Amino acid sequence: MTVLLSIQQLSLRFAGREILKQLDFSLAAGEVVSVLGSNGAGKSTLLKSILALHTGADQSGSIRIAGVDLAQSRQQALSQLAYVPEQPAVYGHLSAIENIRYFLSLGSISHTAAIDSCLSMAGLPEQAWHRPCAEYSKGMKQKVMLAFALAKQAKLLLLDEPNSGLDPQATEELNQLIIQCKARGMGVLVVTHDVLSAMAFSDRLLMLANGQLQPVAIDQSSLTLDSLKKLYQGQA
Ligand SMILES: Nc1ncnc2c1ncn2[C@@H]1O[C@H](COP(=O)(O)OP(=O)(O)OP(=O)(O)O)[C@@H](O)[C@H]1O
Repeated sequence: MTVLLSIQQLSLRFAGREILKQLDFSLAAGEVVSVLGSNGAGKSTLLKSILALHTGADQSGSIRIAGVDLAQSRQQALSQLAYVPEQPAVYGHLSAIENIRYFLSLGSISHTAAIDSCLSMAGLPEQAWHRPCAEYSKGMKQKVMLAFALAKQAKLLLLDEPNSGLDPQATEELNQLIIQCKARGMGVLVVTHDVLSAMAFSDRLLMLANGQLQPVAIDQSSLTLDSLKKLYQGQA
């Protein structure tokens, strides 16, 4: 089993307030893990730790991405992953192809996949490839970022709230794409409030509460808003 993300004893405080508490976690190649949790539980904070974005925060513990220590070899570690934020960040005046070419040019990425085949796999209609991304819907911009992840040949994919703002058709397409990424051997870590989608594509569901990750089991047949509320409150 190839471990693509290994987090050990990660603790993080903002202004003395502990958000993550000696958190341990690992994710293998070909595995999809979804992290659920109440608003403010620390899910985005966890993603930002993996992205080495907490400059002023008081953080301890270790994070290894595809075996590379993030604190010791930041650029090399980050080159192994791709991140798709809740609001996909693409340049509006550039086309899908131009965006991906530009993003690839920023990193010293030696092995890249053909951009057009990645856009096809991401499911972006070919007639949109050369249009400025300012004309794209949120789902289309997400596909550009996912195609970039494929072109970059990222081993680890981080998705923050990927289904928010997507209609059921776009949600289904995204869920299928996550399953395809898994089939290609990528490790995928998803932060989400969309429990139904998480159940559809995840190998494991975890709840972030009190600064730690705990496995949760959800019975789809008895899924109600009330049962979910109890699960989030730790009463299930
Ligand atoms: N840069 C920061 N400085 C201080 N406090 C912060 C900072 N970023 C986040 N926090 C606090 O850390 C806690 C966790 O925030 P975070 O955004 O990680 O939660 P979340 O689980 O992603 O929430 P949501 O589901 O609402 O997106 C919150 O109390 C938030 O106010």
